[in-house]
Amino acid sequence: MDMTEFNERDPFDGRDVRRDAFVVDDSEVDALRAGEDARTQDIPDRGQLELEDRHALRRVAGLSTELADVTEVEYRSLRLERVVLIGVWTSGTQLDADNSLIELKQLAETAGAMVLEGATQRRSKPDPATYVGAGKAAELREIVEATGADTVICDGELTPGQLRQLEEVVKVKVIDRTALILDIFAQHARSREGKAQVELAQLTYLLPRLRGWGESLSRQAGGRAGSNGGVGLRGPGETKIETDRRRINSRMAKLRRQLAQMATARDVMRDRRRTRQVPAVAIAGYTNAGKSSLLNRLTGAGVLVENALFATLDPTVRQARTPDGRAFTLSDTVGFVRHLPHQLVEAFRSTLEEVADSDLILHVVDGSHPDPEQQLASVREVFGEIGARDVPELIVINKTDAADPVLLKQLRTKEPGAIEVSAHTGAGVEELVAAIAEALPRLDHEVRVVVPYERGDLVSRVHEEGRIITEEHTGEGTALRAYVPEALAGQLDAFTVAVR
Ligand SMILES: Nc1nc2c(ncn2[C@@H]2O[C@H](COP(=O)(O)OP(=O)(O)OP(=O)(O)O)[C@@H](O)[C@H]2O)c(=O)[nH]1
Ligand SMILES: [Mg+2]
Repeated sequence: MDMTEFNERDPFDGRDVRRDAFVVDDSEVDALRAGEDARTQDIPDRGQLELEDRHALRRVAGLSTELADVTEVEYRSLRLERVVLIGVWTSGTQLDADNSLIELKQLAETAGAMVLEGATQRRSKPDPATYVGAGKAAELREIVEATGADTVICDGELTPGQLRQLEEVVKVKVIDRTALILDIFAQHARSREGKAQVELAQLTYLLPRLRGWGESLSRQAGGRAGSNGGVGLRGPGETKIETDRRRINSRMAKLRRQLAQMATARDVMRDRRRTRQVPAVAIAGYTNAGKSSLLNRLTGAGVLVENALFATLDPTVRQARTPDGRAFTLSDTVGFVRHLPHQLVEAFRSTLEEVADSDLILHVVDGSHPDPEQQLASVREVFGEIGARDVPELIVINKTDAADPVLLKQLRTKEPGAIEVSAHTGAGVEELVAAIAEALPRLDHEVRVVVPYERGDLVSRVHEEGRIITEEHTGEGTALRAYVPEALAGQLDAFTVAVR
């Protein structure tokens, strides 16, 4: 089908929710209503804006835009409304299975869906044909009918065949956890690079599924608009699939080229930071662990912060200082999730490599979560995939204000080096700052030098990386007494003056 069919629907139908490229955030909507450009309004703090964005993204009803390119395919297939969740529980305890489905519910809600019902089935492995067993699939059909759901979300990654066959039984759209996560990322991507990365991941996921979706859906819905449940169920015809596939392939090639260019720019930036030798600290961890809250808490902590943004870097990289004045960068990163779709890990590789490239990882974990150990393990698995396993890791147990003391104690035993904080109350933040300072390169070299004026670069580096005790401008150059890291001390060696 093409988009003209799509647009036959009343674009202001309240149930019509469009996302990502088509989503207009609240401030823009207001501005449009007021007939003015949002950019001319007072722009609040960037973090605040993004937060508002995120809330605004939950559901934006009644906004519809002409679709321009191939991404229409997966947006159409992922427009979730009323969903039923289904999980196959192969190992672990009932509690693990429940936690997993609770997480799936949170993911679905983040994507903007309303969760009507959830069920798990205990099996040694997912059914190769329909994911859940045949009997359960029929039961699922009944649940779908009883609740009036329009989508089933499976807690795993399904093969194209499983998706198709389960769809045939339940008679509504079936998507898997991977597609759901991709959808959330698509909603949240803000930067040009982020958007390109997500789109590439979505297309990678979509390509092998294109045929399956098309066949099953066009058979079900007769390829006709309006029949059997509307938008999500109208599949492209065979010829359209061929065209789509070609367009998707060329779109992917283009995205890869663009991303490669952006990665080069990023490398240059990173090199610049490297040569300045400002250590980089990356805040990483499971999604919703409180990474951004912690960044705000840390960079709002007076002495630690020089609330300066690197305008040319990713906006979430901030410059900070330890209590004894050493500069470092602190960056917020994309959250991880259990079984992070490998398409996303691939697409976000260059972003994730920032983590691998850092001097220290603050691995934030939600201490109030029922199973923080599982989250730690999932995140470490991704660290392994992106080559970040050798970076020193400081475990930060967050949300101690809301945590169960018994679980907390258990976690403490498993992670004896961990620092416990609450980004909300500020408890433990001082200890965390001290631990960061401890882990960063030390200023244990005292130098007394006179640096000739033509070596202003060295003086700048002492300012940047060291702690200055005295500075005087003399006839021969800048006389400095300072504490600096070892590498810089080596370079200053030639300018050492005798202490009188
Ligand atoms: N009780 C409590 N809640 C917290 C604390 N820190 C963060 N939160 C809450 O946890 C939720 C997630 O916080 P974020 O800072 O957005 O978490 P994040 O790790 O950046 O999440 P993503 O960017 O989505 O991966 C928010 O609702 C916060 O208000 C804390 O110390 N205590
Ligand atoms: Mg965050």
